[in-house]
Amino acid sequence: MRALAGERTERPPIWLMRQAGRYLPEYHRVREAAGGMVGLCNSPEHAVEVTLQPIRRFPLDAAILFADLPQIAAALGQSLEYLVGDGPVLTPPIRSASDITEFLSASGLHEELAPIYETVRQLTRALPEEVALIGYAGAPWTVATYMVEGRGGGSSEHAVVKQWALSDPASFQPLIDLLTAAIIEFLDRQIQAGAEAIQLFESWAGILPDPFFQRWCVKPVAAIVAALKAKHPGVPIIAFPRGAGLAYDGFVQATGVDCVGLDSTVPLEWAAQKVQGELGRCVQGNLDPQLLVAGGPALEVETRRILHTLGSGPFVFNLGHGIVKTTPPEHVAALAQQVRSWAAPLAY
Ligand SMILES: Cc1c2[nH]c(c1CCC(=O)O)Cc1[nH]c(c(CCC(=O)O)c1C)Cc1[nH]c(c(CCC(=O)O)c1C)Cc1[nH]c(c(C)c1CCC(=O)O)C2
Repeated sequence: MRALAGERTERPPIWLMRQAGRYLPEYHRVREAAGGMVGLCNSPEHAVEVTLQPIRRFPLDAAILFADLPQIAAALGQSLEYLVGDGPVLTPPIRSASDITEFLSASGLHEELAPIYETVRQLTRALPEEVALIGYAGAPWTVATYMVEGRGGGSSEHAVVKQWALSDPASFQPLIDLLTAAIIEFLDRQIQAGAEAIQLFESWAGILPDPFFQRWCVKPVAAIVAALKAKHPGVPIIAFPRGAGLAYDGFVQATGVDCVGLDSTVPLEWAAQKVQGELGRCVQGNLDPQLLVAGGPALEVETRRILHTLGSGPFVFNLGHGIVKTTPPEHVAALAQQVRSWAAPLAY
């Protein structure tokens, strides 16, 4: 929490995107008991349990609410299921202005999302005091990609959503507006339930031409940040515009986020000089998840480079994208240990 507030901490805190999940054998057991992914996300008792699993195993400084990004689309009216090897599938896909009015409505939003708020409430009681609780949502553009394509896990080029968003922006705008309003309410409720910090996942930031990146990513995220800051000025917001490349710079400045998540391709020197130095803001990232699979010297050397460049802060150690399911848990333990035992040089 101090790092997110812009403080340089004696060592950087660490958590990992997708730290709960399939690389842990105990996760599979709970998912089965819950009757699959949808059941798991909608059962506070089971969702709390899998949120806590990585906290029990590793010395991590934060827990992230266990829920899934497309749940808000289900709460707006689509039906959500998970196909083996294909990730979340949303039906019917939203493909036109009339689909928006016919199939989507925010009237039952909070009723549908109530299990998630309950999970947050239970987590505030279950987590050790020194572990921060991060609530989250997908950013509007990223959620929209799943809603329009219908299926997200496959090797989509996002042709359908891009055709709509790029060639007929006027009819696409209401979908982004609906999502922006719903996400503000969703996150407001998570904060009321006890989330101490928020992360916005803009996982598909990297597929839009710049003017459309400004319109579909920067503007809605800025609106969400402004609305949440007006209500909860003390709750820090992290945003993760994966793949934004050179547009990272403008994104950080225009959205007013407290902390920016770096994907693994972002040069650390830029983050140190510009974001930590000039803007005095926190950065989070950006170890490549495949190095966590590799382990050994490759993992250790790259972790040291990240700590050396960003570790004086304000900094939160994380991956450049989510943990992959082939990750050996003992590599996560080694990483957490290395970050924990690192001490920032006294020179600053
Ligand atoms: C795009 C996105 C999704 N979900 C999420 C994102 C944003 C981050 C990113 O870009 O990876 C975010 C997410 N998904 C999940 C969490 C839980 C908390 C945590 O990080 O530990 C979080 C924060 C659980 C999950 N979400 C999903 C699983 C696997 C479900 C299973 O057990 O089969 C988990 C644990 C499924 C999911 N959910 C999603 C996809 C594309 C998939 C399929 C791909 C995959 O399986 O990794 C949508």
